[in-house]
Amino acid sequence: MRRPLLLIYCLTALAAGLGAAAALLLLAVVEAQPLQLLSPEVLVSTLIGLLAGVVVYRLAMARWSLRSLRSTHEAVLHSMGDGLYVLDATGRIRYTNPAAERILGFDADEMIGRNAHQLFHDPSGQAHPLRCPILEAARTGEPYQNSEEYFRHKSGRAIPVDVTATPLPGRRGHAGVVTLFRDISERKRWEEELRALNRELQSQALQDGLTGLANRRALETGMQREWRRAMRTDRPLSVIMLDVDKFKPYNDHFGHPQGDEVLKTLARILEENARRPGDLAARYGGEEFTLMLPGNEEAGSRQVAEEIRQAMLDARIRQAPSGGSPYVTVSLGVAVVVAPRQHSPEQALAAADAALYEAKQAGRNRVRVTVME
Ligand SMILES: Nc1nc2c(ncn2[C@@H]2O[C@H](COP(=O)(O)OP(=O)(O)OP(=O)(O)O)[C@@H](O)[C@H]2O)c(=O)[nH]1
Repeated sequence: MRRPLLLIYCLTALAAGLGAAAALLLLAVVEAQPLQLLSPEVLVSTLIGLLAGVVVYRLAMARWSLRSLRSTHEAVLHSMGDGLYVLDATGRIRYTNPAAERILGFDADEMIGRNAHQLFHDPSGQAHPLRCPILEAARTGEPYQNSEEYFRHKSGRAIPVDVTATPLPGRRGHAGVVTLFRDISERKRWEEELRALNRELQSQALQDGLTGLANRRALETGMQREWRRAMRTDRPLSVIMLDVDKFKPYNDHFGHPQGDEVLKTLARILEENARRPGDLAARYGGEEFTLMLPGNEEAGSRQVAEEIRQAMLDARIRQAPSGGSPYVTVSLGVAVVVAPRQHSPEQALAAADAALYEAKQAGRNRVRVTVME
């Protein structure tokens, strides 16, 4: 106890004791009876007065401490950014702080006495107080924590919250539960934005921006994967490499944006021809594309390459006057890897590129196939 309080404490007790003695003396005077100052009656009554003073003082102090403790608690609860509510053992709300009102959209009056689970904590929409994990905490005495749960705002909107429920000890078992919750909408929004950004970055890292096909990096990763599978299963694998014929004259004549449209058309044709799971169409770079066909042997690969060549011709994209043909065409080189164990993906790409060069040399708009035993 601090010094001034000790002084007040002593003075009050002394005053009460002296008061009691004075009262006794006064009584003696009024009744005209002889009374000695140090008689046992005066001493006993002074002592009783002193004790009474001590009791009264201590009660007053306890009351004062209680009141100041309560106002401190109130100030803390009111200044909290997190929502807080107290449930009794039946799940009825006994107290809510202002943050709980703000987050949930209900006034305290609308919440006090109501069943919290039915009012705002029932994400399934099927009120069932027994299933409420928060109320379970009151029943079992085990604290409950969930970093992502949903409460319902008065308007019906779901609010993601981080919840902690702490059981309140009672005389018999648990008297209820104190629930602290934080609105994590902002965090969720931020997480979602981050996920979208990651998806975007991932697709940018593996996708060609112009055509939407896999880019060279994705092709290399895909080839490594399919190569391992082909070796495991001892199955063939083909790589087609293709290139737009006389694309420079086309660009020069019609302009680069129009040239981009040609590349997009070719990309769609390749996608249409990547029919089986594992087939992978990619833009290798510039006006060069690849199509990987796991499991394909020579006849099948040649047929796919021919279909692509024909589809490009059928698109009937007018070529530039100096392009040497009425419509835009493509040349294709095919490498059929019969024994993937004997070769690497890089060797297959180089062989397909060499076959493409041959197709160009032979007059363009044609397919050349090389088989890697
Ligand atoms: N529009 C457009 N053109 C591109 C793109 N990437 C590469 N090119 C063009 O493709 C042309 C390729 O020209 P060359 O390598 O000389 O080949 P080519 O004229 O097609 O002749 P051959 O391949 O021998 O038939 C160049 O003019 C490049 O500018 C692109 O993304 N968009």
